[in-house]
Amino acid sequence: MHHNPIDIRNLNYEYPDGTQALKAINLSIKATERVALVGANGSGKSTLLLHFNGLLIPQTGSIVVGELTMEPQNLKAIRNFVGLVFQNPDDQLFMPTVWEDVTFGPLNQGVKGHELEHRAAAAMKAVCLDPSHYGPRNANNLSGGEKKRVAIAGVLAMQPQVLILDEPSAQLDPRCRRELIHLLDSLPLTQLIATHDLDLALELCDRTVVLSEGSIVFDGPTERILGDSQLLERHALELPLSYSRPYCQLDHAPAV
Ligand SMILES: Nc1ncnc2c1ncn2[C@@H]1O[C@H](COP(=O)(O)OP(=O)(O)OP(=O)(O)O)[C@@H](O)[C@H]1O
Repeated sequence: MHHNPIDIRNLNYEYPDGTQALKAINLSIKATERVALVGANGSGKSTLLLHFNGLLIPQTGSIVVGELTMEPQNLKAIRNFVGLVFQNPDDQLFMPTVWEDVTFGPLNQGVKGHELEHRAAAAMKAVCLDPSHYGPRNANNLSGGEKKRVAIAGVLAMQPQVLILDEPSAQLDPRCRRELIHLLDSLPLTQLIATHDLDLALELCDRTVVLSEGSIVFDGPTERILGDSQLLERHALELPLSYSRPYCQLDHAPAV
């Protein structure tokens, strides 16, 4: 039987203080599809993504990844299948050196020796970090963007089939951001990317899902969202610069 890499059915999540952060979420993502997840601050993006490595467990409804239902006994297998890059790299980096951070995941998977070295070095190079320069350093002493790239390398080194990224381009300078877009574009993986960067969504994802107050309010072609100014306005989204409107449509266009 064929399974989508990600199948979410009627997922609800309520925090202990009563905040209803996810409401009846239904989302299926096909193999190698890249989907952008957008929405205002507090709309539920991180809450949804934290379900993918078992940090949050579905309270009602279900998440199936590959053939595995998100349940405590499947977590180890699910973590081999799905790589999650957190919004804040400090939540992900905790070893004395960058090299140990990047090898941590594959070591846990039982990868050793040359294969381990090869995977970690390749993952670091993929995010433009020279392993011999950055490997011995302590992640605490790196810049925000460097930390983010180490966190991404650690996940890539586990060779997941599904990649889930929370705000991957936040904190990156324009060149690193562009390199990240190339990298994500080159990976033949299923990807779910939470972002405020609509330009990145447009470049990488044919499909975008908009969350608002815990509900999916739009699920369709990224191009269509960018053409719907009311939808954008309602959900605190802004058009990428490459999409700016012609001068003459401004309300107060100066006379020429
Ligand atoms: N630990 C928590 N306890 C209670 N409420 C929480 C907790 N974490 C998040 N929330 C609330 O749940 C809702 C969804 O938050 P979430 O962090 O998922 O939003 P987000 O879309 O990722 O926002 P951002 O764009 O700011 O990252 C918000 O109303 C938030 O205040």
